[in-house]
Amino acid sequence: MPDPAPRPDTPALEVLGLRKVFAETVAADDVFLTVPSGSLFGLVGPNGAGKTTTLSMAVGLLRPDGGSARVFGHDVWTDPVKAKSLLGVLPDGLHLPLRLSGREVLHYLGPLWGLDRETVAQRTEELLTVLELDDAGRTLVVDYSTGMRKKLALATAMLHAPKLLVLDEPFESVDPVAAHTIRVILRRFTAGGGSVILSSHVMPLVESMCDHVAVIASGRVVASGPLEEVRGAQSLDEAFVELVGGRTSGEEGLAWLVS
Ligand SMILES: Nc1ncnc2c1ncn2[C@@H]1O[C@H](COP(=O)(O)OP(=O)(O)OP(=O)(O)O)[C@@H](O)[C@H]1O
Repeated sequence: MPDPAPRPDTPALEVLGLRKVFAETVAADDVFLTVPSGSLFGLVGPNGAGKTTTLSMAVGLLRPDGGSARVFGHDVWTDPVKAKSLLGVLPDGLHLPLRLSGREVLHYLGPLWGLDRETVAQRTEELLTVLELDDAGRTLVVDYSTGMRKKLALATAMLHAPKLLVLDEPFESVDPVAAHTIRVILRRFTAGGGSVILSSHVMPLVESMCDHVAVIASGRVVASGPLEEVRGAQSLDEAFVELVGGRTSGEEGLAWLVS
């Protein structure tokens, strides 16, 4: 019998006390996050805060030391087939087959998602066109720029029409036109009922497109909720600096550089 559709109030993603320790480093320290269904959720934090570690555990790419994650109520570790069928992932560090062309990558992955040939062909052409990779469809991935690889990886994440996109720094290395295209695609995706969680360092971008945001620092969530609640009366940038702070202002030291 097919699974019943998730209740509308079931969160797209629940991160329940995820924890990961690498040697001496606590990369994720009891992280809780709730991504409401239909939301565009931004995950921000300084370098090394634990964003990639948390997202990797949340999608079943990295085994946690503790805690769990559910995609529309399905545990990614005990019910991986169902959870992953609902998920599209843009991971950190792209692992694309370098000796295939962009088009071949999508044609190769489609059947692995159980898609028929016709559907794969049609979606491939649409994705390559929308992401302005159609001219590069025949170019081998090894000859792609970093931004082109990012766009192709995004296409692979969307090919099977997932309900939740988990995107680790989707705007890193992409040009402003491509960034605009990606923003439009993600807005259309959520307007159509999809849900997104993305990590980014670009505060104005997160502020302009996300309705929910979480700030993570040293492996801990220091603020999470609707954007307006997290930033209060200030900009997200100001709220971020206040929440996370910094060890230096950048004004001290380096006298040799400015003399
Ligand atoms: N495989 C690993 N082995 C050892 N330490 C790791 C590993 N992966 C991450 N770490 C450490 O865990 C901490 C969190 O790293 P993570 O990549 O999750 O941060 P991040 O918030 O994604 O950073 P950035 O914004 O710089 O990409 C860092 O201190 C990092 O050095």
